[in-house]
Amino acid sequence: MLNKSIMDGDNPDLTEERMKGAFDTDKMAAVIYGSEKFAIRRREITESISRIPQLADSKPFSFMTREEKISESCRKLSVLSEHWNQLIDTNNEEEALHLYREVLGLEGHAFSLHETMFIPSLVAQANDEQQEKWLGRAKRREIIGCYAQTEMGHGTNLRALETTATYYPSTQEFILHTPTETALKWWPGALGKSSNYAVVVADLVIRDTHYGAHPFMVQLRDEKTHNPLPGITVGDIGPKMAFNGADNGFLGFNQYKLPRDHMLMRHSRVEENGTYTKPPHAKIGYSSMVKVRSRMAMDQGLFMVSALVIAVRYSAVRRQGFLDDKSREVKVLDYQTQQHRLFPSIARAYAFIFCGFETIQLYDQLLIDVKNGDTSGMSDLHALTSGLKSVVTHQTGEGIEQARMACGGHGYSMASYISEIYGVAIGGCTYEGENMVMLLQLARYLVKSVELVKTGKSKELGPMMNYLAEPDTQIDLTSGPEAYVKVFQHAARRQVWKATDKFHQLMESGQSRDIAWNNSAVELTRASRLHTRLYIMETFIRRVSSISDVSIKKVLIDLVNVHVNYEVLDIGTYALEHVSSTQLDSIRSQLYSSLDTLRPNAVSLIDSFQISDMQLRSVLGRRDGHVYTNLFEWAKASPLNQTHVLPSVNQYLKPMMDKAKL
Ligand SMILES: CCCCC/C=C\C/C=C\C/C=C\C/C=C\CCCC(=O)SCCNC(=O)CCNC(=O)[C@H](O)C(C)(C)COP(=O)(O)OP(=O)(O)OC[C@H]1O[C@@H](n2cnc3c(N)ncnc32)[C@H](O)[C@@H]1OP(=O)(O)O
Ligand SMILES: Cc1cc2nc3c(=O)[nH]c(=O)nc-3n(C[C@H](O)[C@H](O)[C@H](O)COP(=O)(O)OP(=O)(O)OC[C@H]3O[C@@H](n4cnc5c(N)ncnc54)[C@H](O)[C@@H]3O)c2cc1C
Repeated sequence: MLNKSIMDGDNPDLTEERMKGAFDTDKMAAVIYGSEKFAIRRREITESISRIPQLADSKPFSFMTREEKISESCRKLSVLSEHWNQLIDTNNEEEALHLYREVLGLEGHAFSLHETMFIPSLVAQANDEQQEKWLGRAKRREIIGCYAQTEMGHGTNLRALETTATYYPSTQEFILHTPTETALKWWPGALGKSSNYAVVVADLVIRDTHYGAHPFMVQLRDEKTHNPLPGITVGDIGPKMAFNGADNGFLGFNQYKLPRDHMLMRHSRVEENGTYTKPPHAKIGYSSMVKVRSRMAMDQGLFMVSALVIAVRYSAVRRQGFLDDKSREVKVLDYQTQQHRLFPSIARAYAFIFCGFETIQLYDQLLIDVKNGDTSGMSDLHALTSGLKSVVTHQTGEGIEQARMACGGHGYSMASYISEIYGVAIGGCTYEGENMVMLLQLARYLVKSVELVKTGKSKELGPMMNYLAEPDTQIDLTSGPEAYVKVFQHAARRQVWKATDKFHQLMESGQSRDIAWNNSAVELTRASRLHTRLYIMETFIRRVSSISDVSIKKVLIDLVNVHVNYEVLDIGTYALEHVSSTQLDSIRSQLYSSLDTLRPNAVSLIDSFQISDMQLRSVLGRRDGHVYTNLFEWAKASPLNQTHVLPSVNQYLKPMMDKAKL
């Protein structure tokens, strides 16, 4: 069987789609997840979880209050703790994240930041002695940690953080203090109620000199009672747009004493006498952010996939209207508009995940290099991940919203669960660096690159930047996807140079650097987006070219064709400088025919992600495709339907109607 999701008793419309798939979904899963070994491990973990009934949701998540969600995820975490070692290799981060996604979903939980930022901060920032002391405890989950950096008044501008950590050589202690209301830590995930420790980022002060943001390991709560320690004010910041299973929190310090060895000292040090040693690279303390940003293409790709699994499956069973055959309504997936709405997002999701694997590996390599004293790769990865997190989160938001609309009315119901996926995913436009701000970080790097070219130093260009020095050439669009890469290179190069020239001209006209930068900022962010989209396209094509399995490669080339045609049309206004409007018309025709070519494989392409029903939490997107029965069952389970007459009817509506009758 090529599509491994086929099961007896499934909706025949979905089974028909799965029979049509021209490739083996297990083999595709191995490509998606980087190796056959990990794809198999994912399935094994999912299977083992399904054999532990206590790990199932005790009732549909959408009917739970916030308090119930938090309690439910804690209950499951305690069950998990009994099974951890038999379910996963605890040293394997990808296995751990898969387990979390399966059992706890995406609404957040007590360990949301423990694995993703707290432990990585200790790994990257704590010295060997400190790791000896805390890392084992954190990994064994004896303690729960989070990453407390953002303050009520400042998130983006880290240099303006107000929380101070002042060192006193006389006592060999730091005093952590929150001088104002705006200095309260605000937003850190799992801080409010769950964590008893935090990596706190504070402005290091020694003898009135401010050394800027540094990480500190801080105990927040008593390990026996879980009560906040004296000098600590901590709590939950309240409900959010989504992600409400997590207790994002606030935190204040009132002259809180911290021993000297609680500053994380792998890179910068404070000696007993107060002598400060600066780190080998000024931004090395930002590594936990780079770590998360390097994961975001993968994680956002998976958010988008979840919405697409729901929308594509639903579109294959939803019948509405007629095409040629007037005796039976068609699957809405047969409409060109529906395909145009969904298939380019499928292509992007594959592309994001392939990029994600690349950036995760780059971060792991950087960690090794930095440990060996080589910080030279930091700027490159910072620039790359800054652009990538911005483009990917924005396009994921767009893709999920299209998936919702593609499900018509039922997409708007929590039964689809798409609104929750959307709400969680778009948090990524803000967290780990607001998107515009991060695009401007990449722009700094692009401007510097142009300056290198202008001054004859092209040899010093970083990876991916050589195209900035190349001349425009004639583009032959019939030469395959590489030609589309050329279109993107031309468009990105032109925009990067244009924005840089504007910036330089404004400075030459007398504007200060900062004002000139601000007056060029929109053009600069456009340059960053084009550059990043070029990287995504190149990575996608490179990955697909490296595949040897013929049937897998064939369908992925179809997907690449959807991608390159769609992307070039999407940047039409920039491409027009290099491609004629007649050529754009022919790209349009190619896009429509590539949608048609992809159509028979659409369901298999999204099934290949092997996202379980448990993880998906969508009534509309379940593997069995029995949408209408499942929907009715779900609605009947609504708490409002547990009684025929609600108390509010007896209390208000009935007396009102009775009164009107008199
Ligand atoms: C991760 C999820 C995995 C789990 C998946 C499963 C399910 C997912 C479900 C839900 C998700 C669950 C959990 C995760 C949820 C949320 C986590 C969110 C956590 C946070 O949300 S946590 C706070 C993040 N908060 C920020 O993100 C603040 C942004 N703000 C900054 O980041 C800085 O403020 C900046 C950079 C804007 C300015 O900083 P600054 O003022 O100090 O910089 P400055 O202007 O002085 O210098 C500039 C020179 O530094 C270089 N430079 C800068 N940064 C560098 C770096 N990192 N490496 C190398 N070079 C760097 C530049 O390239 C330039 O270089 P040059 O000068 O050469 O151009
Ligand atoms: C779901 C979620 C989880 C989070 N988890 C954590 C966590 O675990 N730990 C933690 O420490 N923090 C966390 N945060 C906080 C998050 O990192 C910050 O909110 C984020 O970095 C953005 O900063 P800000 O809120 O200060 O936005 P602001 O910087 O105030 O952004 C407001 C507007 O100002 C613009 N702007 C700001 N500066 C510039 C500039 N220099 N140039 C141009 N425009 C600019 C932005 O583009 C934006 O349009 C979380 C946030 C969310 C939403």
